[in-house]
Amino acid sequence: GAGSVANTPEAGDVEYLAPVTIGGQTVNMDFDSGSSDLWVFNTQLSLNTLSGHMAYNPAQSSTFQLLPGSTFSISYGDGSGAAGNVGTDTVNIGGATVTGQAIELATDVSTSFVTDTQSTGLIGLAFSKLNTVKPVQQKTFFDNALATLPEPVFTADLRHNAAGTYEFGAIDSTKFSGPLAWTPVNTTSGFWQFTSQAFAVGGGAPSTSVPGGQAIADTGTTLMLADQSVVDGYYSQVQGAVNNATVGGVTFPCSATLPDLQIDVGGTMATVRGDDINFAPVDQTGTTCFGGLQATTVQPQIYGDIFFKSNFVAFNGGNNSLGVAPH
Ligand SMILES: N[C@H]1[C@H](O)[C@@H](Sc2ccccc2)[C@@H]2OC[C@H]1O2
Repeated sequence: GAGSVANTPEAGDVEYLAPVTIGGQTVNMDFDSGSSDLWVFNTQLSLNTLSGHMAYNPAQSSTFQLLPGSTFSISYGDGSGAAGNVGTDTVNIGGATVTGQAIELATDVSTSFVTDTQSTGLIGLAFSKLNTVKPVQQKTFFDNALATLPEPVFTADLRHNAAGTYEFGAIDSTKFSGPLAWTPVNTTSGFWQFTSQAFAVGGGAPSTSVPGGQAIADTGTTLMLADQSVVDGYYSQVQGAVNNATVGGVTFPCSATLPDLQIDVGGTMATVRGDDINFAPVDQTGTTCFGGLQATTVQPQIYGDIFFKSNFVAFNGGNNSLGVAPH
């Protein structure tokens, strides 16, 4: 059946967590459409590492089974990572249930995960070809659920500083306005990748030559990382915007009025609200603010939570497509 859970932004919309029940134990996890491993903080970790975290205890689950000899090791785009061993258990997300889901039990996690005490781990929702379990690669929750979901979809409804929804198996049309614009996904990279080769600022004339012209939809990335041409084009319209090497990206006066960004998603222009591009102050006085739109020199571009806060996104695993509409 279908499943729906509320998601909650951590402070500053840095990441979005939602409850996942594993072997009867409910923990909050970071839903990540940019990776394909489901791994958890668990009772194998040291008490220091576990301090402040919820943890999954396989010994307390009557349905847990170890996968002898299986291991995982994952490194993320931001340099963080986790590694450990693997078992299976029943996973229930708001009613959508998978038995025999690979549960990756971290025995080693990087610092940024240890300090992020609200998160018990990640649930990867990209394509299973990116899963890191060896010797036998495992499937994502969504892949395992596909056959039993009423519709082969999951949706992301992420909000600024407010509860949103992750839903499996149904598209709730009360969550967005207008029709969903569908675009084919190129699954070769293992990401939810689509063509994005044009942008416009504040309703101005579109520029249609973004180098590479590809992007991925990544709920696990906080910001929106676009080609330099998009970033330069956008911030050229923001008074006082500077590239602030000390801070590590573009900043502008917090008092600036930010224009909306129109960005191509498979041939349809989606809007990212200017308000959502004002990400956070970098100083105590709230004078200088950090942009939610920043440059990436690698491809594809990465449309993270800044994009999702303005756009409801449906991920269709039946025909490998993305549906986007304003919300
Ligand atoms: N898909 C993303 C992933 O979810 C995060 S992993 C992560 C790290 C620390 C804190 C929370 C999450 C990392 O940043 C971008 C890319 O890799």
